[in-house]
Amino acid sequence: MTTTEEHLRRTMMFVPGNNPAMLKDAGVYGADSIMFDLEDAVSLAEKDAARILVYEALTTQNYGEAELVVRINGLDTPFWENDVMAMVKAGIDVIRLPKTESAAMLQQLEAKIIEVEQQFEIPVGTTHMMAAIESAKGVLNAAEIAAASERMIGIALSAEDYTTDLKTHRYPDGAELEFARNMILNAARAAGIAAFDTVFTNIDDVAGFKRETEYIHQLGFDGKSLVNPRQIPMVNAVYAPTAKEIINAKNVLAAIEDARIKGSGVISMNGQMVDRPVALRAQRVMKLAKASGLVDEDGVILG
Ligand SMILES: CC(=O)SCCNC(=O)CCNC(=O)[C@H](O)C(C)(C)COP(=O)(O)OP(=O)(O)OC[C@H]1O[C@@H](n2cnc3c(N)ncnc32)[C@H](O)[C@@H]1OP(=O)(O)O
Ligand SMILES: O=C([O-])CC(=O)C(=O)O
Ligand SMILES: [Mg+2]
Repeated sequence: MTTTEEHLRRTMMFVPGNNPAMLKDAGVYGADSIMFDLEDAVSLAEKDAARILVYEALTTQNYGEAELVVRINGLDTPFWENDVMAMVKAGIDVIRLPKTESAAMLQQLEAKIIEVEQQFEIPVGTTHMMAAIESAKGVLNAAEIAAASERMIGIALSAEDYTTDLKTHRYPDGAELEFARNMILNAARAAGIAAFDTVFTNIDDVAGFKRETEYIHQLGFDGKSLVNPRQIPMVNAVYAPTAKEIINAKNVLAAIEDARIKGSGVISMNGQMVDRPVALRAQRVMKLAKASGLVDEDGVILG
């Protein structure tokens, strides 16, 4: 797919780069973004094999409309430059840098991406970047990380490494992540890019996953990193607007259209002024409603 501002990113599913069966079927589950992993899901002995497998998958499989992301190895490893070379050559949409602590790290990554784009005659700027923030230092630098480059599409909290760095672990109520979540969300929004919440690794704890997803949806995150396809429909259900929200959004958009036809600058709906934030929220509700199969292409409510 072509990465655009409008792309919904509710679900970004990790797919271990060393697992041919998972690589082959990763497109069938309907994730908004598929994230091929060359980093922590892959043992040191398998780094080269996984890179070759992911390259092969990217150049032969059809992943439909999904945005294609790869988590490369960290800048402190001997693998990352070969990862960038292969993934840019394969035409990946987004490179996710793990364990990002500064804008300088993204600038180092970008310099390598430019080199490879030029080498393979790919227009410079085609490959997007995102950053995973996994340490206290990264959280404190979230604003500069989010604004590091025009190529940035988002930043993500990576709570497994982050809680280790904080000398704690993950608790059901998530209190240990409150500061990082708010920092990351605000940094992303200030830079005009997406914010992703972290993985939830206890796949069978459905109630815990739902509670965490509802919480990060309330905060304003675009979506979550996922480890298992069973988590995709659960996130989509939380992000699906209610019937009441859809009707309200349609009324807002109709009022705007009505005012446009009448040439009126100020828009009111049932005595309430409709301003720009209200209109933007209505547009996002309709986009989520379409993606959730609740309205058709023209915004007509289905079922
Ligand atoms: C802290 C971090 O860095 S997290 C990021 C790194 N970790 C990862 O990438 C792990 C990704 N997840 C996985 O490998 C797996 O989901 C596991 C090992 C956790 C659980 O695997 P399973 O027990 O097989 O899960 P489950 O029974 O739900 O699998 C159902 C189907 O989905 C497939 N599947 C499971 N997870 C994934 C995935 N992440 N991507 C693609 N397919 C997957 C399975 O192969 C299985 O397919 P099949 O029905 O054709 O056999
Ligand atoms: O990005 C994620 O959510 C997974 C990860 O690496 C972490 O939590 O350390
Ligand atoms: Mg990590």
